[in-house]
Amino acid sequence: MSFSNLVNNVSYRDRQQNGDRSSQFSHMSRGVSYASTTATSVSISGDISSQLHGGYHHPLARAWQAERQLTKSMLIYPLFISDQPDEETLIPSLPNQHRRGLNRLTAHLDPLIAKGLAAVILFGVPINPGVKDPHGRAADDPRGPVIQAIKLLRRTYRDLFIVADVCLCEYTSHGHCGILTEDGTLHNALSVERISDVATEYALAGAHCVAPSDMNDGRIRAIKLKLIEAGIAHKTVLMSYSAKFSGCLYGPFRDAAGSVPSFGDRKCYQLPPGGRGLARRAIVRDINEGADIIMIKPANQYLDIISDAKELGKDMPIAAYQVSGEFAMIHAGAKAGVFDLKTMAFESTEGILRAGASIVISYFTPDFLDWLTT
Ligand SMILES: NCc1[nH]cc(CCC(=O)O)c1CC(=O)O
Ligand SMILES: [Zn+2]
Ligand SMILES: [Zn+2]
Repeated sequence: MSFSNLVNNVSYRDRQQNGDRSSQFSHMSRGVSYASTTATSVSISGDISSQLHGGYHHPLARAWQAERQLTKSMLIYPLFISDQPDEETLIPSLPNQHRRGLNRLTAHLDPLIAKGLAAVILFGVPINPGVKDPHGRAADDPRGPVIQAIKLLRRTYRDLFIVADVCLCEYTSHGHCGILTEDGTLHNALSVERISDVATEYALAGAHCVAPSDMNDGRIRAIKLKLIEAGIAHKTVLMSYSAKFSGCLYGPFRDAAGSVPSFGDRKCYQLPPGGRGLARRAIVRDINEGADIIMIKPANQYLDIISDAKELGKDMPIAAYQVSGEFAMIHAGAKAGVFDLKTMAFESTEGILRAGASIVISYFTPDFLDWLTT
């Protein structure tokens, strides 16, 4: 450590302890006089505030600069559950991710649980022809993939936290996230009624958390009321996809889940990418309707919204979903030699934590379980 750094460290510590600007100047002059009594040629300009390097030259000191460090307990791993019990299909656009049937789940999860996997989020993927209808009736079929997977995971893994994504788009014949009116727009009241029924069935089946991703207005309140009515509100976390932006980052997911809309797009019920004010209103609305966790999605393109969520919901856990397109993009960049995969996986996640999230839904979860020690 150089002499000038030493002087600066002393002053910086004193400054922090005294905590006010006026004392900064007296310490500065003390630093200068200390330097002048020693026989070195170091010259001190007098502006100690320009010196930052001394605080982060060691890896531990670097780590201390972050408000929060990524740990295994912050990660939620997305799983695509097929209704074909023996299926195990690699999803071409989503590197290393599979669609799996019930009979393939525990063989995949056992080693991850052993490495510290703490939480999963389930997406049902009906493959059977004829399962989809305009109302998404299969979403809460008691023999369907999600309810069966919830029960299997609850009885197999005592400590695993199970989140059920709640939406209709995987189950509707038209591929939209609700029930439609004749003109092809979402029927809000019918959609909310159906979504809140599905959420309650998932919670009754044993999901620790239900996470509606449909974006219909008023669904958080409706789900909360039904959970209360069903007597399970005290043991069900309600995580709202509050600010879900319509963009081009969900493509690989729609491949995986078979949920590409058969006509139109989701622009009427997902936020416009520039809509920061709308996102803030949605976050406040969902907090007031009874959400327990606020989620932002996608993550890296919307760090300002994550930080807004942390400000607006300062007493709530904030989650961010690093979505399929972000994950695929990082893989593509690494493959093209633009950066190292692991370094970017960490850097992108650190950005999400820095913005204010303390929960990250990530397809990198199995990798992080290898890379992290805690
Ligand atoms: N309601 C569907 C849903 N739930 C989660 C995602 C995206 C997740 C991802 O891209 O990884 C989507 C896709 C969409 O809105 O089309
Ligand atoms: Zn949907
Ligand atoms: Zn619409």
